[in-house]
Amino acid sequence: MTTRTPGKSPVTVTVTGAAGQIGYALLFRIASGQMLGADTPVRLNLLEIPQGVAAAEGTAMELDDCAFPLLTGIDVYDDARAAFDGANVALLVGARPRGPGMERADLLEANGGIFKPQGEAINAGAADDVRVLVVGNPANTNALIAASNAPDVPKSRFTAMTRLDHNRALAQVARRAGVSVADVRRVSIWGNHSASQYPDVFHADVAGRPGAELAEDRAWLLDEFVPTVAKRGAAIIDARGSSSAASAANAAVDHVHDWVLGTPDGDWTSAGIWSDGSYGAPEGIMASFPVTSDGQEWSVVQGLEINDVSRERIDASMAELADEREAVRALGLI
Ligand SMILES: NC(=O)c1ccc[n+]([C@@H]2O[C@H](COP(=O)([O-])OP(=O)(O)OC[C@H]3O[C@@H](n4cnc5c(N)ncnc54)[C@H](O)[C@@H]3O)[C@@H](O)[C@H]2O)c1
Ligand SMILES: O=C(O)C[C@H](O)C(=O)O
Repeated sequence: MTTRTPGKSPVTVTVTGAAGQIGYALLFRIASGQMLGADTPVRLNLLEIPQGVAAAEGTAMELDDCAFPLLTGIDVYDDARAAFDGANVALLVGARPRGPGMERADLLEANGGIFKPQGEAINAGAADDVRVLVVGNPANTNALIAASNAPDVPKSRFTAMTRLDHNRALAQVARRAGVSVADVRRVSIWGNHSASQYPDVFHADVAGRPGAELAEDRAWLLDEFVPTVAKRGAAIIDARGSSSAASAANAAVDHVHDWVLGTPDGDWTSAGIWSDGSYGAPEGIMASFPVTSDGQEWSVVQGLEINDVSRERIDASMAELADEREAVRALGLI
C-alpha cells in the first residue's frame, strides 16, 4: 500500500514506551503509512527507560527488516530531550502502571515523574507544529501534566486518547442494532478515560435511524451499553491478563490519522482535549468531547442537546477530572 511521493519531507514521530505491548503493535503500523498516509515518509524516534532500550533496539531491527518504503530512519533513546527534538507527532505511551497497594494519588505522582519532564522536553525541542497524543494512563491527567509543563506549546496541541472508547462504543452499538460498524456514526465519549466516562448514543446515526431509538431501552442503555464500554479496559485485563494493546494501538493510529487528515464529512470522533468550558465542563481539564478535525485543530461539536440522563453522567466524569487536576496541582505537577 505504500507509495512514496518523491521529495516529501519525513514527519518525525516520537513514540515513548516503544518496547511495551502497545509500542510493538503501533510502530509497524506507523512505519507502513497507516497513520499519516501512504505518501508521507516517517522518521521514528523511540524513547524507553534504560532497561527497555535493548528491547526497543530489537524492535528497530524488525522495523528495518520490514523494508517499509516510507520509513526513512529509526533512533532509540533513553533521554527525553533527544527523543522529542524536532518531533512533529509525539505518542506518549510509556507510563507507570498501578502497582499492588498503590492509591490513585500514588499513581498520579509516579506518572507526574514521567509526564512533567516529557512536557518540558517537548517544550524545549519539539517542532512548532507538534501534535501530542497521550495514551499512557491516567491518560487525561497525564496529558494535562505534559501540557501544563510546556508553556510555549499551544494547549490545543496536547490530547488524550479516548478513541479506543469511541471505537468500543461503535462496535457495541453496531452489534445491538445488527448493522455494520461502517453504518454507525456520531457516537460520543464524554469525560475521563476511566470507568466514569459516558459513552453517548443519543446523537448517533445508526444505519439512518436515530441512536435515541436504541436508547429508549433504558435497561440496555444503562445496564449494558454504558458499563460495557466504560469497563471494557478492565474486562480485557481480566481476560488477557494484560491490558488492551492492539486495539489501543489501532485507536492511536485512528486518532492521529483523523487529526492530521481530517474527520470524514458528516461524522465526528472523540478525543480528550483542553476544555474550553463547552457543555458546562470545567475549563482547563483534559476532557473527552465529540470532536471534528479540519486537519489542523480539533473542534468540539457544538449544539448537541444534552438530556438529563446524559447530563448527570457527563457532569460526574468531568468532576472526576477536576478532582484529578486538584490532586496533581497539590503535588506541584501543574
Ligand atoms: N488511553 C487508552 O485507551 C489506553 C488503552 C490501553 C492502555 N493504555 C495505557 O497505555 C500504557 C502503556 O500500555 P502497555 O500495555 O504498552 O504497557 P507496557 O508495560 O507493556 O509498556 C510500557 C512501556 O513504557 C516504558 N516506559 C515506562 N516509563 C517510561 C518513560 N519514562 N519513558 C519511556 N518509556 C517508558 C516501559 O519500559 C515499557 O516498555 C499504560 O499506561 C496503559 O494503561 C491506555
Ligand atoms: O490499562 C488499562 O487500565 C485499561 C486501558 O486503559 C483500556 O481502556 O483498555
